[in-house]
Amino acid sequence: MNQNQRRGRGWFSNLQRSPSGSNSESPNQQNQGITSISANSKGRSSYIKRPLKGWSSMGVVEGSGSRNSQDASIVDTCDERSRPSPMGRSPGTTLSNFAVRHNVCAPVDDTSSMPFEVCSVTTIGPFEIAQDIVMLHSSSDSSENEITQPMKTSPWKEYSLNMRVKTQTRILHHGKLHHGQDEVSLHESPEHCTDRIPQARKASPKRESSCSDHVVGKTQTITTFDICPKKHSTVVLKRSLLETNKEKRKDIERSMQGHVILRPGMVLLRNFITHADQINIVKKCRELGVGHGGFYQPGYSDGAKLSLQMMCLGKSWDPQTKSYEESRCIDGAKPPTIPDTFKKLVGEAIHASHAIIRGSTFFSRKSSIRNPADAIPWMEPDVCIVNFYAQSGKLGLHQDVDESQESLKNGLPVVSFSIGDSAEFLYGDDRDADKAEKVELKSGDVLVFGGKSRLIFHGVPSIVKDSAPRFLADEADLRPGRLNLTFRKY
Ligand SMILES: O=C(O)CCC(=O)C(=O)O
Ligand SMILES: [Fe+2]
Repeated sequence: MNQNQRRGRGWFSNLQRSPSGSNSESPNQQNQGITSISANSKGRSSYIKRPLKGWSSMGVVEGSGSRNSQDASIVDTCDERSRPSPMGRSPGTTLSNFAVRHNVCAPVDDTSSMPFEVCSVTTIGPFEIAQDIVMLHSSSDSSENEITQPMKTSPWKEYSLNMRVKTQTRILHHGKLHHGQDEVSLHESPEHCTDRIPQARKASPKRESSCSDHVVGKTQTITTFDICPKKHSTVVLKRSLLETNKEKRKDIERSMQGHVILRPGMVLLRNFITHADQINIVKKCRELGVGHGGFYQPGYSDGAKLSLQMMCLGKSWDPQTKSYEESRCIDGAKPPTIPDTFKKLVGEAIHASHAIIRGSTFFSRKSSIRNPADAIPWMEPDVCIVNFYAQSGKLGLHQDVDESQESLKNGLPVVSFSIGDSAEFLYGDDRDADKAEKVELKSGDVLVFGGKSRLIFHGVPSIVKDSAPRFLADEADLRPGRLNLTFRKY
């Protein structure tokens, strides 16, 4: 895996939804010369074959990372934090015309001076997005591989729009669409595009290398997010004994389901965190979360936001720079330290995962693993990223690769606590939601992934609404949603 492929948790952001939910297309955007989109034999990528007549590539590459390899376009999408393009924030736009805008909407006199040789649209997973583009650009020059029908009906669509500049592929945009509900709207008319030409022709911005470059002396005032807002009503309805017992029974059943080795180096400890500890964690996160360096909605310098609230403990991780810093880029706040009680639980979880491995078939005489710590090395965290997902929150498939080379090389595990509503959790070797395994992470579960699984792709496509155990709302005021803490060693 090269350096470029190893950078950063890639996140999906919410894309703007069109108010009408329709793909509006202005007449002069139809049939403008993108002739076909085809899939390669693996069905993973599709290409826009020629630029539009009279219009040339604009090369709007804001927020994209340049790549050294032409092949990088598919694989590397994973380590770009996906973000809506600046286009995504223009009202009344459609996805299809996003492609138009990026690839073909700037008028030029001399097409031979076009800086871009090829444009591609990479779809990861289902092809509906490519089909959308085909539909909207009404292909005339169809190839046999042309995508005319959605191949899958999976609810998720992921895509990247890439532009190849000489030998480099730039990712213009990466995103994820929710089929049926979220109509993405990224259309912008060519007239608008021309306004952007001078800016678009500037050299592509370099990724900021450090927080100080990124902030350039400016700080923002951050409004912290309260994960446990006080209830409006002072009347607290007591739960019936029946309901309480039902929850306890469910809890016992769950703990009896036991712990699972999901794959070598990856252990799920079901219901590992006691109710009392869950409540303490929520309360502590709430206390830290409303203070300096507390929860905020992270994002990028272009204004795009992640679909969650985040607080860092120990060191501050920044989505824009994809690096850990001693203080937070946006406001200079020093992250709170990781409470000792949290660290103790992390240690217990790693011990428990060793016990599971020791007793498992993975750890047999035939196995090359002689010591469970070879499968999941010991780790004392100095960083914790605390995420709070509202019920609509999500996080795209990504790898956690911003920790030190030492930490990654040794496969020091990520230890992840889940509290509150359950999450659908995807994991696998590729950044491909269709190929990924799925497991539901419930309140109290701890997931440990290290060793051979340290660099798995993982993500949270959705939160299971109203699945949190009642005691969290009753006794800790946790709002609907999911609290997740991932501990790492930088
Ligand atoms: O919420 C989760 O379970 C995963 C969080 C995660 O992958 C991350 O914060 O890097
Ligand atoms: Fe992660």
